[in-house]
Amino acid sequence: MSEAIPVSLRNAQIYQGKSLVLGNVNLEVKKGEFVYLIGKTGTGKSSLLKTLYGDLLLKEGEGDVAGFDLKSLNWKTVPLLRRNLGIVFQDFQLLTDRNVNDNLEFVLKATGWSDKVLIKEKIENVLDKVGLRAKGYKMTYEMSGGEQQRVDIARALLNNPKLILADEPTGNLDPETTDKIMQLLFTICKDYHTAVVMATHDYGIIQRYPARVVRIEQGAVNEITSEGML
Ligand SMILES: Nc1ncnc2c1ncn2[C@@H]1O[C@H](COP(=O)(O)OP(=O)(O)OP(=O)(O)O)[C@@H](O)[C@H]1O
Repeated sequence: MSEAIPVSLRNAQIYQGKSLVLGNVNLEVKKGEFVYLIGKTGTGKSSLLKTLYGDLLLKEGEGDVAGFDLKSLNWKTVPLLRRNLGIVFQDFQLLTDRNVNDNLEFVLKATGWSDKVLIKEKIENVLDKVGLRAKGYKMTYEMSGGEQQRVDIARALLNNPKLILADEPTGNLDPETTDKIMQLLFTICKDYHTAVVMATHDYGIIQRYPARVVRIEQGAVNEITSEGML
């Protein structure tokens, strides 16, 4: 499988425990593509994203993500897969007892970085990309929701991912901050050819920032146009 294709699912069956959540998922996401994942609550958007980052293991069907075969993932290879992805959550999931630099350093060290100079350079580089260069010494709890989401995105960029998976990344943000985060995600997608798969309930976002839309309904994944959303 070519690493040029960040996501390829073929007849994938996605289970939560013993319950089949999605049957026969076929989905391909190309390099630098932005894809929205929509669907009513409980239809399986998060389950699909969890499958892509190895939190739910794929038992039936075939799948490749960032060059990793989902069928053969195990506890040893899941961390390797995650090093090739950026994952962004609604609730940021930052460490609140340390500042921004330390949050980012923690991830770099956990993913094998040891050279202090390179670590410092990398942190400056990702903070620059998200417009937070001067905020490295702030404690994360002192930051606004929008700033915390930028730190979350900076963290997702640390290992130069070819794919960002974002689960409701603007779910906790006001409309103005939401727009800034969307502009940032689209800039990253365009400038670094990073594919983005983003689950959202917010159709207004899709209208303001049009891209490919995939809808989950009745246990299946369907390609639709943004006009067919409502
Ligand atoms: N940890 C779990 N154990 C068992 N079932 C689960 C678990 N997480 C989710 N489910 C079930 O899987 C189905 C899909 O849930 P999922 O969270 O993927 O949907 P979603 O579309 O992301 O929902 P939402 O939009 O509310 O976040 C639901 O029926 C849910 O109850």
